[in-house]
Amino acid sequence: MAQSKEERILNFVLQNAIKGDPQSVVDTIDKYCSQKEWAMNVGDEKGLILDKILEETKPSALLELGTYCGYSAVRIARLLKPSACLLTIEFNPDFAAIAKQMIEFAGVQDKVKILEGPSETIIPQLKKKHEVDTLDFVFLDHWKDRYLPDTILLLEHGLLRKGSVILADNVVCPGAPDFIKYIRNNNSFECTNYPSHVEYMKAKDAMEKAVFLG
Ligand SMILES: O=C(NC/C=C/[C@H]1OC[C@H](O)[C@@H]1O)c1cc([N+](=O)[O-])cc(O)c1O
Ligand SMILES: [Mg+2]
Repeated sequence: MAQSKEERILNFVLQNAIKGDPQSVVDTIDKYCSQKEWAMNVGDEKGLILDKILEETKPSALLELGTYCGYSAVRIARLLKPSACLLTIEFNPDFAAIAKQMIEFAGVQDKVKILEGPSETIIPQLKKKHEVDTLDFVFLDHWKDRYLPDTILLLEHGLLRKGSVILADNVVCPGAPDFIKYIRNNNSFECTNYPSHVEYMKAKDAMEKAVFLG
């Protein structure tokens, strides 16, 4: 069977990055995807915005929607305190298998748990099945038409508390217009836009931070 692009990315990391060094895994994926094959990782430019917001928020309970190859899971986990935990939801079993190996190679498996399946099924199970109380930080990077329905699910299931931070990738390209319209017009959220570029490209993109006010 021919290798998938995601398998090629993982193999490049296994052969070129330093095992147990999450920064080298992040840098190696960025190198491959900027020089060899584009892939939809949040990337180095938007990654620095993600890093800064994480360092300001210092979250303990985190949720990521859209694991893909595990780039942002490794990037996030490398900054977390030992007791912190990132739950990351991935719908595609092939991507989840790649991400699991990526996370283990980086040595951050003790801080990251991959939940395989559709976000609309898993989010309602987070409290009872995955021992979540409320989430300090949510990173939205999955299908763009799921940002709004999944944000509403998080609210409906009492998973956000005063001060919870939602950070959404790609609010310009590919865009998530219904999510942006909703969140910017909802007085329970304080929104900030972070202009940037599509990963590894010159095209414009942005991230949106929405702090829940309770
Ligand atoms: O569609 C995008 N993301 C969809 C992600 C989907 C992931 O979540 C579920 C699916 O199995 C995949 O792992 C996307 C697209 C571009 N793009 O420039 O086209 C740039 C990005 O950063 C993106 O996240
Ligand atoms: Mg993205």
